[in-house]
Amino acid sequence: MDGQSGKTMQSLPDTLSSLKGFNKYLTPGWIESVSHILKELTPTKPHKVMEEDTQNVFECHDTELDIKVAKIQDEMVSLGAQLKQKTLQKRESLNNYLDLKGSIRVFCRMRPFNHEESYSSRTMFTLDESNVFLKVAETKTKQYKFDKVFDPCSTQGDVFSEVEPVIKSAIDGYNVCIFAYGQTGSGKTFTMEGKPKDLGVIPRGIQVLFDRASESNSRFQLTFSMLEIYMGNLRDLLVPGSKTNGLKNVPSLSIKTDPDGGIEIENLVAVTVNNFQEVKRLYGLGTRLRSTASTMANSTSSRSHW
Ligand SMILES: Nc1ncnc2c1ncn2[C@@H]1O[C@H](COP(=O)(O)OP(=O)(O)OP(=O)(O)O)[C@@H](O)[C@H]1O
Repeated sequence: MDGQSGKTMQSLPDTLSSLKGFNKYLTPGWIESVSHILKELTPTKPHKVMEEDTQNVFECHDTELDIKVAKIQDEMVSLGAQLKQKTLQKRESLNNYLDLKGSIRVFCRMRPFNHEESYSSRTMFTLDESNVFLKVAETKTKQYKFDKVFDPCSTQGDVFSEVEPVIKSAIDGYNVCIFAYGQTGSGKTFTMEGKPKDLGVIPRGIQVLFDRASESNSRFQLTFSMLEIYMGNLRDLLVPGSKTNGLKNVPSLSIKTDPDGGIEIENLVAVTVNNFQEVKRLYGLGTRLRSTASTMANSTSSRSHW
């Protein structure tokens, strides 16, 4: 062991104590790495003198070092147990929260009027966070109730904060489906994809999944698939070579139900992804193959991607 490692070992307890203040370092991966380093550093052969440089020479006796290492190892075990406990508590409260909110929720987001629409009279308005009124005639309005209504001033962050717990629960083993529904130009792409500087549900959700997976005590393998349902057919948007072969040559997929009631899409490509950038690249690839990518049915549709 050289002088530098000797110094590192001596300052390790202080370094670890100061790191405890930064919660983000206390991930299972971090604890595992430090435990591994400690194991490596635990002296198996006696070593007597460690010197940093000619000016600063200090000794570190084996027993002293052993005690320090053992103390840190104990601390790591205790931190690991604390982290496990905290993760379980977090998971439990998230699931209770979702149970209270209900397993199927419908939100309504009203987008701001565009230039043409702003000249027409106001036909739709919100009363509170759950009700939308639609003016169907001069003296008649209809009321629609939702789990949550986002008015035209709502931000991408407002929308995501309602969806985020559901996305997080996927990491706890729940099946989650989030979809946007509405006529052309109503704001589905804006809400789901957003703009590069104003990200929507999909990019924010992907980031949260990776963050949550890295904080978890379990190991995860995340895969990415992308398909479209168009004219009654299911088409894989990640089939290699489908761009050069042309869309017509991409075979239609079939849905199978397994004996447990699970749904499986036969031969759907699933690519293992390790970070946000990898998903972004695949998403861009798949988006270019969407049938709707080439039909600009509505001139106000954004079709832009994060
Ligand atoms: N909440 C919002 N705030 C500001 N602009 C919005 C909002 N929602 C939608 N828009 C704008 O309205 C236009 C139409 O939205 P968008 O393209 O998302 O509709 P869409 O439902 O995805 O349409 P299509 O089904 O044709 O793809 C876009 O220019 C988009 O930027």
